[in-house]
Amino acid sequence: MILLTSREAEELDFKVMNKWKIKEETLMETAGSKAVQIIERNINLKNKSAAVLCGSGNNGGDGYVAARYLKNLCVDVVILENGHMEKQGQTSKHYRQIAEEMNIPFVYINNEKELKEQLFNKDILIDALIGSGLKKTLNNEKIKLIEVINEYKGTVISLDIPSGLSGTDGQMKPVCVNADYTIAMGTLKRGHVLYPGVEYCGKTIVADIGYPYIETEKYPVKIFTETEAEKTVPKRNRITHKGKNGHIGIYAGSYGMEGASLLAASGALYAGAGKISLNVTEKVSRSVKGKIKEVMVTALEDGEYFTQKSIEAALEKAMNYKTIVLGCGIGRNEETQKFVKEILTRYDGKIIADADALYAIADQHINLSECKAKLILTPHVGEFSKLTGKDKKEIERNRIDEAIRYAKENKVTVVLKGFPTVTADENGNAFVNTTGNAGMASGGSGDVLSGIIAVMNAQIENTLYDTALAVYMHGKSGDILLKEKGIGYTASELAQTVPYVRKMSENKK
Ligand SMILES: NC(=O)C1=CN([C@@H]2O[C@H](COP(=O)(O)OP(=O)(O)OC[C@H]3O[C@@H](n4cnc5c(N)ncnc54)[C@H](O)[C@@H]3O)[C@@H](O)[C@H]2O)[C@@H](O)CC1
Ligand SMILES: [K+]
Repeated sequence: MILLTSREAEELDFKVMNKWKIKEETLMETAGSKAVQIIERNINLKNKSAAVLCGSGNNGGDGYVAARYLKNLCVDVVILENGHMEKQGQTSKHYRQIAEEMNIPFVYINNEKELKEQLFNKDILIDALIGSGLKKTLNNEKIKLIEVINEYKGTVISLDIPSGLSGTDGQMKPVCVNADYTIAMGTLKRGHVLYPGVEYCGKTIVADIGYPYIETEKYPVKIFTETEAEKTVPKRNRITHKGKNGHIGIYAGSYGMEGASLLAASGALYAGAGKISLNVTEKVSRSVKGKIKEVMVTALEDGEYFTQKSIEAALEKAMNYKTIVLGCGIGRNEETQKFVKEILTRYDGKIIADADALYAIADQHINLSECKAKLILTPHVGEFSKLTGKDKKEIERNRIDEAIRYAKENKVTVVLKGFPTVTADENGNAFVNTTGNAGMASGGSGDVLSGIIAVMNAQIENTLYDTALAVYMHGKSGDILLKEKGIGYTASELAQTVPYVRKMSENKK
């Protein structure tokens, strides 16, 4: 499902009206009527009273249409208006007139006190004040109205997007309606899924208003939905064998951080790897050997961490693997970083570079475009800041575009972890993930993800989809655990839950 900025949403409306000749009237009629269908499915409207707050833009136009359908359902409706109504477009005016002719009462709201009076005793407020046409920051009058809405105890349903919320960056300008439901018209906007916007939308439901699919699918940023997961999940046929399901090579762990290597291996194991080889140093191997029976452990060199001494052995072993995980818990010694550099520049398969490997890339100034390997980098915001030299806040403000920019510039796939995780590829396409929860912010969770990414990339053949699927599965495992156990579930449990998620997606195929 596509995810748009407000500007893209405006551009899409323009294309749909001018290229596809679907009239604005049709779009607005569909938007308002679909909104009421959705409301009816979610709320009992019997004997209810509702106020529809309309602004002067097309969001208000959707509101007039919704008011008509609510009235048809015998809801006691009043239309409240605020804004420069004289600037209203023809289509909104047209639907306003119909509502007037139906004898729906209209009240112009001059200030917050009047709004408060009108909302008293109303069960429902439909917020059609401002949609994706929000410009800059709200004026004082609108701020005060929104504050009244946020004190109101009834059910608030925002049309398209909560008024005051930016569809582009998910920021409040500087306040926004705190909705119980948001009915997104035609498509999701970034503001619906980015933080803090997502916290103000309540339950977000997309109303299909008839945008032609071939026009919408061209947009490069999408949400990785359950449907995508079902389509992407690798299907295994009966006559398969372990050699077909991907031999995963993991180069991870150092003395004191042995667990990271085991967690990456568990991620790969439970995601369904054919074979897993864990490459470590002698000292690490003593504590990891035998911990996971299915994993083959090799000590590449003596000592506590990787150095250039084992580079030839490491590269020789790498010839056997379908994908490689590099970096979890390997430490940041200069010699280890040189080991990472050699692998990245000489190996020509697919590498999932995580954690300390990302530090090596930054500290050793590794030029990614000179790497032979096809790279998937999995930074969290701190590691991404190290890679890009950008401030963490700046990255967070624009995590989707930052991930895309880096992926394109360096010709790599990036998984920018956090809320929400963004998987971007070198062609400028990206998937935003909406599974996962705060319980996953614990040590080892990233190591598990690296293992899952390695397996999906070994079993399917489209790096962006494979990687986004792995991110989806990892988050979904967390969601299952949050529901069943609550915060405090472990990274090992995250890995162990992956087969259930895989099964859920497979069964629906
Ligand atoms: N063809 C279309 O254009 C369609 C539009 N649709 C609806 O129309 C909306 C977009 O319509 P518009 O582009 O007319 O814009 P909006 O109606 O979202 O917003 C414009 C209104 O908000 C006011 N406003 C904007 N920023 C403000 C600020 N900082 N302080 C105070 N007032 C501010 C403007 O003065 C204007 O009255 C969508 O969100 C959706 O609900 C849907 O009906 C689908 C079709
Ligand atoms: K709105």
